[in-house]
Amino acid sequence: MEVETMVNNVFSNPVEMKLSFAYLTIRDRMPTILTKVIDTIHRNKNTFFEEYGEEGIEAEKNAIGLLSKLRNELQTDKPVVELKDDLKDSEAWNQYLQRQQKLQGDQECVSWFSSPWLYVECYMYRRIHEALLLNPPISEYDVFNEGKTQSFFDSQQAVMDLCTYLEGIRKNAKELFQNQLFEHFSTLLQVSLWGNKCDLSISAGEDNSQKSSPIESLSSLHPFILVDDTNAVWATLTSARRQEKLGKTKVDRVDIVLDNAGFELVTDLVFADFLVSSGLVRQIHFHGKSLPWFVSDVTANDLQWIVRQAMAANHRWLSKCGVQWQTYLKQGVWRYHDHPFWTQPHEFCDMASDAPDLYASLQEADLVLFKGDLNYRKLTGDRDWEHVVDFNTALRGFGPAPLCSLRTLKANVQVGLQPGQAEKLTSRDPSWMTNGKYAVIQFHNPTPED
Ligand SMILES: O=P(O)(O)OC[C@H]1O[C@](O)(CO)[C@@H](O)[C@@H]1O
Repeated sequence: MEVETMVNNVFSNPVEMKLSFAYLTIRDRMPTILTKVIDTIHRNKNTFFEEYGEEGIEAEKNAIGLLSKLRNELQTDKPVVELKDDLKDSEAWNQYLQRQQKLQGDQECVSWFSSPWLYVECYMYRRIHEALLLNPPISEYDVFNEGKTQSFFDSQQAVMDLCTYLEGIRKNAKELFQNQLFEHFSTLLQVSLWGNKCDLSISAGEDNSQKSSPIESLSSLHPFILVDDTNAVWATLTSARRQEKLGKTKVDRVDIVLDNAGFELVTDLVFADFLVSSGLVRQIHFHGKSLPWFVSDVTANDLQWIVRQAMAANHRWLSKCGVQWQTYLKQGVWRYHDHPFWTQPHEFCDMASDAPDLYASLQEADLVLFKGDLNYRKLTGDRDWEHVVDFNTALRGFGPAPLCSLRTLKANVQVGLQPGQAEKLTSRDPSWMTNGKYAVIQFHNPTPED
């Protein structure tokens, strides 16, 4: 199947389009998210007054004005407009808009319901940020902060269970036999995978915290993993060949492209802690977002906040984990980056040309883990691929290092399935691609021929 024949996630057939998840997201969920953002800013009016006086009130009013205008543009399918703030990535965004207009031709303007869902959804979050940036002194206010912190508090029992499990491994991690190490690796990889269910974009901001035990629920969730490349990921970390060839006793660096704050971030930190404390990996590089994104995506503040919360917890093992995580960050065993590329609409096959510095950095990793659904949509270009197309084809040349997507399905794109697998899923559960119940652990090891 030619890539050119792949349409983005906006269907040419208006009837088909009106049934698509993309259409319903733009029509219903995105305006709901925008309305909640406006309510959040309005509810904090007094806080802004206390902190900034009349200037805070003026900023609150103007930001709400800009966001209400944005919501109207979205709901009435107005043309997408250029960004006006002076953030350093504005030019990249405005160039992208010009590229999209060229793609769509002069007959049709770039608008909310006529352009690719991936683009307009990312654009909405960047416009929310613009509305704050244009209104100092509330420019740095994170409109999604309340939801992200609440998600952590609402998942407390699951967080404590997980840290207790980690502490149980840590004390004799280096004495574990290879098979025991693999069992713990597989368990924590799956916990990180299912942590991705806890995303506030799919729930439009409603509570989506982890209520059940993350370890005990794994066996009941396992049948819902549609692609399971755990063994390939394990081999990348432990293959004797690579160690002999490189004369190394452990992998130097694993990069984790983060997704949601709250419980999902804890699952990622616990997994990263296991990789380092077990001696499998020397260094972890985390990649987060440089601005509030898709309601619950991780920013630097979210990472620092969770580490501080863990350190201060009155739960012995959670507090011990928090201290250990702070130490890893201070020592540089864990590093955090937030390149602007992650909060732009680009597909990842464009990274080498659009963000060569980021691509070069990922090339230094021995493995890159991509968390979540939005990253999967960018890995595959959010195209309407046949489900049996292999993952490498959908990546279209993106391959800085061996990579693995850990994703629960929340959008109608999925590749790398077996013949007949999608048809069986559709007959059993018609909304399997978008209800968040299914997941993939999907690995690709790039070769020079890719
Ligand atoms: O947090 P995740 O797993 O990237 O999911 C974000 C997802 O939210 C949605 O936008 C739903 O609105 C998905 O389509 C999108 O990919």
